[in-house]
Amino acid sequence: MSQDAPSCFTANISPADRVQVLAEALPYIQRFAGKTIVVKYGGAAMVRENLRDLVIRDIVFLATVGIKPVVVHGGGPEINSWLERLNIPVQFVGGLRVTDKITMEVVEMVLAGKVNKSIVQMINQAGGSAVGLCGRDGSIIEARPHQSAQLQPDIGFVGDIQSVNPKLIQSLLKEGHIPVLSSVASDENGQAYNINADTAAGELAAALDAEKLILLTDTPGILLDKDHPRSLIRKLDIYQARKLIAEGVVDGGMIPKVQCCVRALAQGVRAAHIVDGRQMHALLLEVLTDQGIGSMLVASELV
Ligand SMILES: Nc1ncnc2c1ncn2[C@@H]1O[C@H](COP(=O)(O)OP(=O)(O)O)[C@@H](O)[C@H]1O
Ligand SMILES: CC(=O)N[C@@H](CCC(=O)OP(=O)(O)O)C(=O)O
Repeated sequence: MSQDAPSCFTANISPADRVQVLAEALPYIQRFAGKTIVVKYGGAAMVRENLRDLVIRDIVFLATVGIKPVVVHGGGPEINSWLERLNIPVQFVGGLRVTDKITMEVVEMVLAGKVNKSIVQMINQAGGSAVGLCGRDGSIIEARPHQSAQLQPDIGFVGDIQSVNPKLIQSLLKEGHIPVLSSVASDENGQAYNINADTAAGELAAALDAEKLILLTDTPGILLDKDHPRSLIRKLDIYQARKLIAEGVVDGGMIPKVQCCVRALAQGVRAAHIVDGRQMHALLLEVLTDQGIGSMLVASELV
C-alpha cells in the first residue's frame, strides 16, 4: 500500500470489511449517480492540512463514481491574512466583509487566484479533473450591490446575486470535470463584487437544480444551543429554520448559511446539509450513509 493511500485503506480493517463498506455504499452511489451535488468548501476542512486532503479525496471519489460535485469555496481567513500583510484594515458588518476598492482587488487576487488555483491543483493531484472559475467566467454570476448597501454605503463592493447562468458549469460537468468556483462576480458594467461564498453556493445549487447542497463548516451543524455540540438539530424544514433565525437560536455566521439553504430549498434543491468539516470524510458520510451527519434541511418535513 502506497504512503499516499486514503486513510480508509490504511486503517486496520480486513479486506472483507473493506468490501462490506463499499457494498453498503453502493445503493447511495446508484441513487446519486448523474446527480449534481454542490459543496461549499470552507472552515476547518479548508484550513487544516490533514482534513483538506481528505475532503479533496472525497470530492474526487464522488466524481469517480459518477456523482457530479461542484465546489464553491470560501477563503475568508486567507483574505484576512493578506489584508493584514498589506496593512489594510479588516472589517465585517453583519458577517459581511466591508469591501472598499483596494480590498476588492485583494479579495479577487486571493479568492479567484491563490485559493481557487490551489484547490484546482489539489483535486488534479488526487486524480480528478478540476476547472477553476469565478463568477465572472462565462458570466456565471451577475452581481448587484448588496441590498443593505443603500443603508450602509460604506460596506462597499459587497454583492448580492442578480442572476446565475449555469451553462458553462453544466458543460464542464457533462465533460466529466469538477468545476471549482470562487464567489467573485461582476455587475453589468464589469464592476467586481465580493459575494459571501455560502450565498453563491446556495444560488448556484438552485440554478443547477442540484440534488443536494452541502455546506462544510466548523460546527456539528445547527445547534439548539450553540455552546452545546450535543444539541444538534438533525432535521428541520424551511419554517422551523426561519423560526430559529427569528428566535435568535441561529445567529452570526450561521444566519447566511441557514438563509441560503432555505432559498435553495424554496427553489427546488431537494436537500441542504450543514455538516462538520472537522469530521473525517464528512462528505462521504453525508452522501453515502443512511443516517448522514450534521443538520439536514428540507422544504417540508412531510416530504
Ligand atoms: N445555532 C447555531 N448552531 C451552530 N452554530 C451557530 C449557531 N448560531 C451561531 N452559530 C455560529 O456560526 C458559526 C459558523 O459560521 P462561520 O464561522 O461563518 O462559518 P464558516 O467559516 O464555515 O463559513 C459557528 O462557529 C457558531 O459560532
Ligand atoms: C462579502 C463577504 O464577506 N465575502 C467573503 C467571501 C469569502 C467567504 O465567504 O469565505 P468563507 O466562507 O471562508 O467565510 C469574504 O470576503 O470573506
